[in-house]
Amino acid sequence: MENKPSNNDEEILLELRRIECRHEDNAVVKGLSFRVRRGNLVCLLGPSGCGKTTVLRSIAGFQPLNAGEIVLRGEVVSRPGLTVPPEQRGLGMVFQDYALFPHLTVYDNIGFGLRKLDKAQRRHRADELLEIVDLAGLGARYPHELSGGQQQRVSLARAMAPRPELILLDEPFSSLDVDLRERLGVQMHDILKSQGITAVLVTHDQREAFAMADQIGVMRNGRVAQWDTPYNLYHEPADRFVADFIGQGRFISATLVAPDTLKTEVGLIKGDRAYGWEPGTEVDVLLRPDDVQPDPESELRATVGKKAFNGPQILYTLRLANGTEILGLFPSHMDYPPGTDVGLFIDAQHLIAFPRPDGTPGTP
Ligand SMILES: Nc1ncnc2c1ncn2[C@@H]1O[C@H](COP(=O)(O)OP(=O)(O)OP(=O)(O)O)[C@@H](O)[C@H]1O
Repeated sequence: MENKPSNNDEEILLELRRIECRHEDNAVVKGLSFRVRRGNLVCLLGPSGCGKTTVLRSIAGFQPLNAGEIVLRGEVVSRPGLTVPPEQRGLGMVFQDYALFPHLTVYDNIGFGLRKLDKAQRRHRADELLEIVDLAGLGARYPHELSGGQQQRVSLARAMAPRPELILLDEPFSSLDVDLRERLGVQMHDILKSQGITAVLVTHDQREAFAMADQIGVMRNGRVAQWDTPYNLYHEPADRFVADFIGQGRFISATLVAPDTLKTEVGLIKGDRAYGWEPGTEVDVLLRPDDVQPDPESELRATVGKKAFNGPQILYTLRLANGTEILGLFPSHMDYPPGTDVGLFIDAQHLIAFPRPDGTPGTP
């Protein structure tokens, strides 16, 4: 039967098959598909309004489908005309605003979904979870007596309490400051992995996504633009949108002079792969900040524009002689004021290039 998993698919816990969601007449999720293996942490990442939350709500059972289906543990839980209610899906959820009950202690917040257990069992499970999320001893506190990061770990403990196989996280760290976000992302990743829990995370923050996810679906306008590992999204973006959205960098113009060599505004660059375009094809090449290294002796010169200090490194905006701006990541002892003339060495092997829309047409 179509909806039953084949033997090969037993590892698939969740599958979205060409789902479509509308808000009034507006299709905000359009033919979106992906599969999540048991134990994997996946993330939907994309700019505000691209439909991430709508997808998560459809998995949770809060958002009906206009087309397609959602299969959970081999059973169809959503299709047009059928939406199995959230409480029957056996999922845990963690939201952006913690959503802890302010008038309940940490113990009672965690125990909230464990009403089938008696008081002693609830306390035992809550202690176990507080240990896992590294908050042992704080069970008697109220949410306002905890930091934001601690509250979010209580939310995770509460979501994990009934032992769900799948946890959904909606922008779980967005109200925390940037450093804490990344740290908590790594902690949550480790906790979920150690417990063998599968999770779907939604965020617009790529650092959060990179810290937590095994696979990331980059969303644009209700569709997945690329579904891949964080490494591949960064190094092998499928299109210009993904290349722009993931990581930092600037496009510079270039001409393909050999299958693996580009003549660029910063000299000849030889990459580690061959392109299938015709020689002479005009392309745009993405230069990441770590491709641009300082070299005082170099003939390639630039003028320091803006700078952003981030501890061990400084991110410089560098203006080339022809006015093109690129980014360079220098060790932080190379501290130059704006206006300084610096020499550059381009150390790029992974060349990400896209034919220029108005350039010679080519087939990648
Ligand atoms: N209840 C609703 N009624 C009408 N339109 C809605 C509703 N909820 C969301 N939308 C619209 O659907 C689109 C997708 O919204 P969604 O919340 O899924 O995006 P998102 O990617 O999660 O954005 P954000 O990162 O800002 O939360 C947006 O254009 C939004 O305005």
